[in-house]
Amino acid sequence: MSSTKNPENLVPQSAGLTTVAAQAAQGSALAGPVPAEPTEVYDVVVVGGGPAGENVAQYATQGTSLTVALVEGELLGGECAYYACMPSKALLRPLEVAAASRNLPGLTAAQPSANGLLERRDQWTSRYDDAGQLRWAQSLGIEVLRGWGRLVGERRVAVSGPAGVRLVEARHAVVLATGSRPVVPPPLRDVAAWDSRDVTAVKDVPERLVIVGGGVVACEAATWMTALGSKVTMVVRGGRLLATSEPFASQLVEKALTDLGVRVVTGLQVESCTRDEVAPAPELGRIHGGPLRVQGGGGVLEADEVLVATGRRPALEGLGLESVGLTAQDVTSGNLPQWLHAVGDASGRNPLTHMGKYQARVIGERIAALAAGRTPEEVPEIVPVPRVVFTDPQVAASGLTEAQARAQGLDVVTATVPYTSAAGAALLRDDAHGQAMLVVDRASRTLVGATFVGPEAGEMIHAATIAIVGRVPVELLRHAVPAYPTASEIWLRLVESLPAELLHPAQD
Ligand SMILES: Cc1cc2nc3c(=O)[nH]c(=O)nc-3n(C[C@H](O)[C@H](O)[C@H](O)COP(=O)(O)OP(=O)(O)OC[C@H]3O[C@@H](n4cnc5c(N)ncnc54)[C@H](O)[C@@H]3O)c2cc1C
Ligand SMILES: NC(=O)c1ccc[n+]([C@@H]2O[C@H](COP(=O)([O-])OP(=O)(O)OC[C@H]3O[C@@H](n4cnc5c(N)ncnc54)[C@H](O)[C@@H]3O)[C@@H](O)[C@H]2O)c1
Repeated sequence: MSSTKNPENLVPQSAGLTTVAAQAAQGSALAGPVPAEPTEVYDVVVVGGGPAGENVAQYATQGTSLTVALVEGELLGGECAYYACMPSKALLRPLEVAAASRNLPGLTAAQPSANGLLERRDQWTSRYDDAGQLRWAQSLGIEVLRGWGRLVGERRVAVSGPAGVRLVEARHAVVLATGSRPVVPPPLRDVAAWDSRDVTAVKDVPERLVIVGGGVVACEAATWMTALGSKVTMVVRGGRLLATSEPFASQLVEKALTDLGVRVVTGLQVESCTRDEVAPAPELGRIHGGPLRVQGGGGVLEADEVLVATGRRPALEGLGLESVGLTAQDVTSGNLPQWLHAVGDASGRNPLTHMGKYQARVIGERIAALAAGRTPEEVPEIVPVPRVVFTDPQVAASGLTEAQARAQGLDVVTATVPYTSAAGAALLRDDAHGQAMLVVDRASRTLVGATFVGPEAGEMIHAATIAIVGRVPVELLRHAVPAYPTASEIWLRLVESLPAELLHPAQD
């Protein structure tokens, strides 16, 4: 039996729900006795309606007669749409355009306004209303169940909502797409520090903001919080920002942030943090109490708010894994029974929206194929991970860094050129600068990684991803002619900088 449209399903249960802590608390508070027998049966049940959950629901059922339930405890669209990618990029893009306008003679320089930026953020997060996502799901025949899901047995999911607990059964597959939650190091746990939700939903702009962490969230947030008026200090425990990027990318981003007025302190581990008054606000983006003192390395930093940006971990707590004899480790290592899958951040792999959506497409199509008795399609052995840090300059990379390639035992050669080595890149803005690098495997003469740092670098990286997936030999890349005068001519400069024996193997 498949469920009919239930009006209760259509009511968002998350109105007013804000923080990650509140999210977890709501999930457990709604737990209650589980019915003995399923009240609804679907072919596929997806727990978590972020981008990965939405995509797996779509791809498992489109073009089939399979039914799917998408269980969401908060807002359909997930972290990405309301608290992560969308608000952060809505804030960052005008800043990049304004900076470009200051460096394009002939234009009157654009001046960002704090209110205008926050209004744009609110528009791009649909003012935290998921009605549009719900319409999308309904248009595809996806049944949205509002509530918190947890496994209670093989192919069985209990969904806890205000009206009680329903037991839903999946004929073919259950997919965990519950996303991830921020990790808060012990010294910062008792001060109601901001996390990425607060900083993307910022309403109160703290005069002095300390950001702990030197990764992607930290670098992007430092950019928009400085523009909004905060005096930002970044506390980075390692030796450089964006530690998993090519070292030149770290240097260029540190210089850019410093030029904006951000203080970047590297090699400093936070040892303790105290706050005069801890007063978590009822809504996101408000300052959570009195001034703070962040201590470490014998020094003290005073702040009006502290943002913890020290990574995320898969949201697998309270999901009832033990009811089917599994642990979180089984999920992240892919050690799952055939009826159970994990996609997106919950899987513990590549916590990026586009990679979660890719995984969801692959697993969704696999579920549909198996349900129809077909053999699922093969996926390529090498699928590089593209990633873009939306600082100014942007950092865009795909595949392996040089260090990662060498650590895998590859004999690689690199080509590096200035970003402005192509007229089209230099034309983008008069302060254009940066660097581009290819990492090429000598044995196969194919690209294994690329990094571009410069204006609009994010638009340059897909060519690298295609070359890596397609295993295009570099001698063939010479014949991929970029248009003049576009920034893509950097590709020409890079390929020409490779050793002659790679470009002309026939002459060896
Ligand atoms: C500040 C910030 C900026 C980012 N910017 C980018 C970017 O520019 N580009 C990019 O590619 N990535 C970005 N990311 C990463 C991106 O947000 C995640 O990779 C992406 O959201 C993961 O999608 P997901 O569907 O796996 O999980 P999520 O988007 O986290 O969605 C999971 C959903 O599951 C729901 N849920 C959880 N548990 C349950 C349960 N038990 N029952 C029912 N529902 C449940 C949650 O309420 C949530 O809606 C950013 C992250 C942050 C923090
Ligand atoms: N533009 C984008 O695509 C984008 C933007 C933001 C976030 N994201 C995704 O979100 C994920 C989470 O971002 P993030 O910046 O929180 O994580 P991250 O892994 O990028 O960076 C974490 C930082 O915190 C530091 N750190 C970790 N533990 C610490 C501790 N105990 N004390 C002090 N410092 C500590 C690390 O050294 C690192 O500098 C990223 O992996 C990324 O995939 C992507």
